[in-house]
Amino acid sequence: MGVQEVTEGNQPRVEVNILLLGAHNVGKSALTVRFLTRRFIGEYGDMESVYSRIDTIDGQEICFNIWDSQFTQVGEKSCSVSDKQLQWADGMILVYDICDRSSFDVSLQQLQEIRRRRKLSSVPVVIVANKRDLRRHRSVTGEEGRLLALSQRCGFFEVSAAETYHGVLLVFHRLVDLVRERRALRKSSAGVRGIVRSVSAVFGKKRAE
Ligand SMILES: Nc1nc2c(ncn2[C@@H]2O[C@H](COP(=O)(O)OP(=O)(O)OP(=O)(O)O)[C@@H](O)[C@H]2O)c(=O)[nH]1
Repeated sequence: MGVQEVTEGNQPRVEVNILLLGAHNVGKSALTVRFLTRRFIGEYGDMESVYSRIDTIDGQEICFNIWDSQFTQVGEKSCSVSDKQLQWADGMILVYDICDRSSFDVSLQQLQEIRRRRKLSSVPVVIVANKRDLRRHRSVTGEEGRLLALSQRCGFFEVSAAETYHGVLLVFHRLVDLVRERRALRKSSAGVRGIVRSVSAVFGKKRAE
């Protein structure tokens, strides 16, 4: 599913579907709730849901649809991301906990799985290293996170859902920027393909005459 434009009056609104992935307990719900309500409430239960929030960025209305997923491990290595989730998402936020090395390993596995099943280049991903406030217990360095993001062509942020709203806001806004860039690129390459088709239709005909 691509980014959709909804027109209300004269104002086109862009809809962006964002999927949050990552191991158990890394703070997917905490980041979602922080973004939606500006609050950190501490306990989040384990309900999987899709939430919406409308924001204006650079004069354009953006409707964020956010799917806070539940992590389920299938087998030893593979981390399940459903077909429905893969098709639904315009962009993904992949979260790990800087104090939990196994959650970092899970993010790498999930990235590989996404790349295998849906070309990574076609879906923007932002990696989020969460729980920065607990950095004295850190088991994953910032450098490791940055390198992973660089090698997989993803955005990267280290944040604390517990401490700040602003860092979390930047994550969601950056992902929307990436989704919009991708969309513009697709449009322009579709335009070029159209021109190439028209030109070859004209010249193809001439040659046939
Ligand atoms: N100190 C600290 N704790 C956090 C932070 N973010 C989340 N937590 C805590 O980590 C625990 C798990 O947070 P959740 O948001 O439920 O994690 P989740 O990834 O949604 O977990 P699942 O739904 O089980 O997959 C909760 O006790 C949160 O309060 C953070 O930035 N700092």
